[in-house]
Amino acid sequence: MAGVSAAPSGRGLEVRDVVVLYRDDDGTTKAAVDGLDLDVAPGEVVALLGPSGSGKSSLLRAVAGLEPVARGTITWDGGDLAGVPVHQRGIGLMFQDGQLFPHRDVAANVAFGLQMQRVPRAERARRVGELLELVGLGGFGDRDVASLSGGERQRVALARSLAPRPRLLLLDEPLSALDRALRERLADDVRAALRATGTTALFVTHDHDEAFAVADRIAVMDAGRLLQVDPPARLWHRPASRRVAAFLGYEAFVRADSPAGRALRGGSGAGRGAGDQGSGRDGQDHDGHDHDSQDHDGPAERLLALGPGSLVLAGEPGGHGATLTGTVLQSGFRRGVVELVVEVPDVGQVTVVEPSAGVQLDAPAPGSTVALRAQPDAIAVVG
Ligand SMILES: Nc1ncnc2c1ncn2[C@@H]1O[C@H](COP(=O)(O)OP(=O)(O)OP(=O)(O)O)[C@@H](O)[C@H]1O
Repeated sequence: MAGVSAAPSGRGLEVRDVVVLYRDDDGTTKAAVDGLDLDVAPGEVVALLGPSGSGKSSLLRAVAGLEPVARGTITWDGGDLAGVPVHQRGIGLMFQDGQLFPHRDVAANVAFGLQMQRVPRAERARRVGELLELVGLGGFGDRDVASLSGGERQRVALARSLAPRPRLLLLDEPLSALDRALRERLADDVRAALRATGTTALFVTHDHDEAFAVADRIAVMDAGRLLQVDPPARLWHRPASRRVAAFLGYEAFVRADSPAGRALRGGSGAGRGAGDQGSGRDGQDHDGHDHDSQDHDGPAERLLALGPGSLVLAGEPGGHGATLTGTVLQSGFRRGVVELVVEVPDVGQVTVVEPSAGVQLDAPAPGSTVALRAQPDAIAVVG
């Protein structure tokens, strides 16, 4: 979009060995961020994904200058940010609750940063108009912010944080106050807006779907450290450790060289490079750390990870294409699909997702035996 985009250049954000400490009530210190390295290239969107309490917000606040760094360095284009005050870092912030100015209309909210930068009125008005179009709120300029829905407020907050062309935008759970359907839609729109403006961004979320929808690369964080940093497809198909795979929602783990593992691989390609697609930007797909995976000699000694979609129903037990059988433990119906929790011997419990076959056909009942076929592309190789 002409006029909105800032051409990315330089080295971007470099976080090196950063530690953020908090002092507990009893006087002991605790590392919320524990020696963490992370790069965000100019124009790149990185999602920081991790469970509650893993240190995501603490890292974001340290980058913003809102939290002291006990050790390590944070640089932008090679320049150390230590000692640079928050408002001089050229960093934009967007939070869960938008924090709009209640007494200003939509346009005045979006214009705020531009006013601070003393951008002339006509140019300000033009940029506000462009940004409102960009976030899907063309014509909303005169609206009172109190009259907006939650999703609209977050769109305004996004436009406001993009307006001054921050060299880095930090988003802390910007969609988590919204309901799921809205969140999914807005995640796509946030990505489109960041792309269109060439904005470099670090996006904190605990929601996998959001991270996968928004990011060029996902940094998986746990207990103050990064477990893996990779583009979405690579992370999904090649989680670096069982811990990462379990966090992503994989349910069962099988050694690739076990009989069940061989049945799952079945000459189909799983365990032999599945997920090698999408290895991402030059030299940037392996800068994460992994604390609980081991070096493996080859794919055969690796673990296969199965989750919803890894196995599908295969007609009759022993029938054509069936590789495994299992016992149905639970059967449910969600959003047009049948979800079965199936106990598969030597594999474990796996969720089998099937499109509903129609009103007259019942899903397999708990207790029944089902034949299953592996979907190699939906089986991850760990490590
Ligand atoms: N001001 C503080 N004082 C003491 N401890 C804190 C403070 N802020 C955060 N912590 C602790 O540091 C750890 C990391 O917190 P942080 O908010 O960074 O995690 P998070 O991954 O962003 O979690 P959430 O998704 O719940 O926001 C947690 O154990 C938290 O209790």
